[in-house]
Amino acid sequence: MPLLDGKEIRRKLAAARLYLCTDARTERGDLAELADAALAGGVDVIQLRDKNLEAKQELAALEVLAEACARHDALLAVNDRADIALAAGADVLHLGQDDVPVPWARRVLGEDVVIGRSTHSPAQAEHAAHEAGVDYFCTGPCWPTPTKPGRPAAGLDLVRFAAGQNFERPWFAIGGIDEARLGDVVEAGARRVVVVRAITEAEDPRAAAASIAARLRA
Ligand SMILES: Cc1ncc(COP(=O)(O)OP(=O)(O)O)c(N)n1
Ligand SMILES: Cc1nc(C(=O)O)sc1CCOP(=O)(O)O
Ligand SMILES: [Mg+2]
Repeated sequence: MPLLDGKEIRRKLAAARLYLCTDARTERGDLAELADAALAGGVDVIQLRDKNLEAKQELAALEVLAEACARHDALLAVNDRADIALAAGADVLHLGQDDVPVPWARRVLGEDVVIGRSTHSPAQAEHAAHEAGVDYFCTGPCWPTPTKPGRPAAGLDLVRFAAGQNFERPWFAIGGIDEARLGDVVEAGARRVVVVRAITEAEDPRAAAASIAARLRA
């Protein structure tokens, strides 16, 4: 069970502007430092996205992130696996189009944990905006990205589509977004973004997060 109740998690999600996905930084051994820097800079949600971990390693990395989120009053997200989200006491589970169906994840998690969906076309975005059990969705990739090889870019047209629909559910643009491209994403209508490399590969992750967060909140 997450520490917060579902109402509070959803309130924080609605206010969120900047969402970070990071791997466990196993080789660098600096996950806690990265998380503290990113969260101090203004990241609102942090997701562990690391496809190379066994469940035990994933839970250990999530413990590190959970402590950082508690220090900074931020939301903790798990990728793909409802069982891991439950065991970690995460606030958020993120599911892609090929992951377990939302009703299955809800059976494991109950109602408090927020569930997000990836979308790559207007039809998927429209569906995720109304699908039962879904709380937010992402549109992307805005640009081709080495972080998600083989996923063709949906481009900014998908951001423009989502922005034009006035969906009630929060949604985030994702994929290839960095400080240089942020203006284009915002101009296309996004108010929330997800990034990976723009923070994880930044020389100064706190400054990178602070700059992106300030522009999204302006
Ligand atoms: C916040 C957020 N948005 C999108 C994704 C991508 O999910 P998915 O399409 O399932 O791809 P993987 O990340 O699982 O490779 C995400 N993880 N988080
Ligand atoms: C994990 C992921 N999902 C995407 C989607 O479109 O659903 S794009 C993406 C990778 C984003 O990484 P970066 O910020 O380094 O480009
Ligand atoms: Mg997935």
